[in-house]
Amino acid sequence: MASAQNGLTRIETHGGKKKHENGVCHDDSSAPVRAQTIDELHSLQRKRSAPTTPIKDGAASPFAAALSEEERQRQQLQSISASLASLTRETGPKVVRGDPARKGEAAAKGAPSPHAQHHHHHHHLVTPTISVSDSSLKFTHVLYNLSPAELYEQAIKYEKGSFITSSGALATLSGAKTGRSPRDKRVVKDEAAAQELWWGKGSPNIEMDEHTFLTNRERAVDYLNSLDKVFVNDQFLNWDTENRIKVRIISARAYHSLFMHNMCIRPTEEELESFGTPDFTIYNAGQFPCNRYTHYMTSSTSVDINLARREMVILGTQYAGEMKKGLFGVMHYLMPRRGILSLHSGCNMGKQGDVALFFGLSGTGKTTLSTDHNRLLIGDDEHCWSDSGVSNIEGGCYAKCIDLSREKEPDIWNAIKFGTVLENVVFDEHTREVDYTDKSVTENTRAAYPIEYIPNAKIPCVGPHPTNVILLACDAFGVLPPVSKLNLAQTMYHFISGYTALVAGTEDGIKEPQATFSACFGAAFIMLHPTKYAAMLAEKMQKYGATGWLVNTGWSGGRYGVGKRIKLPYTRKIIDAIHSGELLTANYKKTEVFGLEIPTEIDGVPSEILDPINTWTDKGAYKETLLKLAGLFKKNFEVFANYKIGGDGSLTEEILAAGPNF
Ligand SMILES: Nc1ncnc2c1ncn2[C@@H]1O[C@H](COP(=O)(O)OP(=O)(O)OP(=O)(O)O)[C@@H](O)[C@H]1O
Ligand SMILES: O=C([O-])CC(=O)C(=O)O
Ligand SMILES: [Ca+2]
Ligand SMILES: [Mn+2]
Repeated sequence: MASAQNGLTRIETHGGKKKHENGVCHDDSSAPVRAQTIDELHSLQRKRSAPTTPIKDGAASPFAAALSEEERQRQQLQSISASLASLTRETGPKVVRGDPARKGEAAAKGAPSPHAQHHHHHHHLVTPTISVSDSSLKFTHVLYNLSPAELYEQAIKYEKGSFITSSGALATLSGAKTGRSPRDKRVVKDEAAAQELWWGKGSPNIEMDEHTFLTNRERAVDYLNSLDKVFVNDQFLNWDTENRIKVRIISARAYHSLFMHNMCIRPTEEELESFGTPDFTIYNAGQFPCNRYTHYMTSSTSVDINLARREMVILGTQYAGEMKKGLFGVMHYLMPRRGILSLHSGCNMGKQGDVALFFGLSGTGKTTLSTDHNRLLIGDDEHCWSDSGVSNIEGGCYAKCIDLSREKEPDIWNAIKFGTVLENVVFDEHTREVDYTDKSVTENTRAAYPIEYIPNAKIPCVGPHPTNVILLACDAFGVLPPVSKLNLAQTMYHFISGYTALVAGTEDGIKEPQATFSACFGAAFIMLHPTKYAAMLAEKMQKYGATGWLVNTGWSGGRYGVGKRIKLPYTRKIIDAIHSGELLTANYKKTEVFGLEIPTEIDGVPSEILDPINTWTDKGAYKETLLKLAGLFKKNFEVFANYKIGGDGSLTEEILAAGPNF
């Protein structure tokens, strides 16, 4: 290997095969990089994206209506500029595409600069007229439908509290609010809304007038336009393509953009090409508070919906769930007008095509129980039931993460990877391993991931008419049976009641489990009177022969503090028995007070837990607690007693009689 030269030993790195000429030393044997400068090298690294609009055979048919990529981008910017326009000023805003931090970068490549357009715009700055304000001098950069990788970089560079966890998820903080703010959700009460929507006691719709909405809208728009850049997502809701809604989300944080990227349906390039004007627009200025001097504002948070304008404004909360559930509210208005029932439910399908719906309030198990390794996941939280079957409204799932374990919820665990947003979790600062038991930031820690991260997701997320309708209640009193079979009237009674013991955290300000009634298992999201949805559900269940079930995923062996939450594996066995049809043919007995039909045996579940009285050591306390809960049900239902459900007065009577009797 070494040869003697001038008496010194020379080390050769090429095994002596290659001769060095002129004594020049080469660092490497491979071909040199094809760049003269570092900038050029960097410009080589990124290939220009294929245009979002595939150029359709332009040469072959010169008269085709296909737009050039440039023209399409111009129209897109014009549409976004229209979205962001002030309602009081004639000019502005000036929007340009791209990341302000990457100005001029593309020049080295010699390719046509994607910023050419923006240099052109800046040209106007040289000759401003005296009357323009400072705000009309600036440009707002639009980061349009960025990819998860791009959004990661934006979050990590610019948003404090954003980190990559050991599994690749993006951990972030939602700020001071770690749950929704239902007391700050307002809906514009114009003439039509006054007629159509549910107002008054029990309604989630707190009124505001059009003028106040516009004041808040202007505040949000001005805030967004004052920024260097905003994120814009154009996406869809509802996998039923005939009833699909186009939504645009304008936000200030990469966190919000990635969250909605995951939660809404992601358009294909072709679909984006013909996106046009959105059906609904969200202005998320969550970092900026509302003005307490503004009429109706009772805090610095306001989430405002204007159905006529098809707009939502968010001020004073960065909790991303507001966007998800705000749009759900809009669907609860739009869909019933088309005879389609919108549902706060999870949904999955067996290999035989049997569909189950899982209703329940926050934390009762919709996501956990619809994510089932033996079944196809249609969706975890928001669905539509139309004449052609069920469809998921969303393109992603939003799982609670507190105490998440790989063993108990493997599919959710594995979905927490690159692309997933992890809200408000605590992790090791070095290893970046998440500690799912840590509640330091909040109990309502969450993961938002695209539905295809669940291996057995059913894509497209649609299915036939449901066979089983499972009502989940997390009963902190520990007196409801783990499972009961319901007749139609009972199903309606419990659907309208919407009982659970709210699990801490999802709604801002609630710290401990407490009994809650929320009509249709989602009173916070419905827009019409609960009986409207109930009538539709009764009609559909009857028409398609679905069976109702009440499943208690809450306490057994005593109330909260004494007993324990029913073990998840037992609940899964119960759900399996519903899916398989085993429970349809089981032996039943009827409980006192609630009059519920409970099975005496289920494969894999200890029989003694099926009747809760067996699990309580203090039988007197059981009876007392049972009557207490029954009393709460009765009192809650009083407000519904005067309403007729559907066209049939007899169903109303039956439903009233289907409640507790004591
Ligand atoms: N027996 C049980 N059945 C179902 N879930 C259980 C049970 N025991 C504990 N849990 C836990 O309860 C939580 C249920 O939360 P899940 O995310 O499914 O709520 P959700 O109904 O989807 O609510 P949201 O509408 O807020 O998303 C999970 O953290 C799950 O691990
Ligand atoms: O909306 C949220 O924040 C979480 C959720 O799914 C619910 O509360 O039903
Ligand atoms: Ca959920
Ligand atoms: Mn939900």
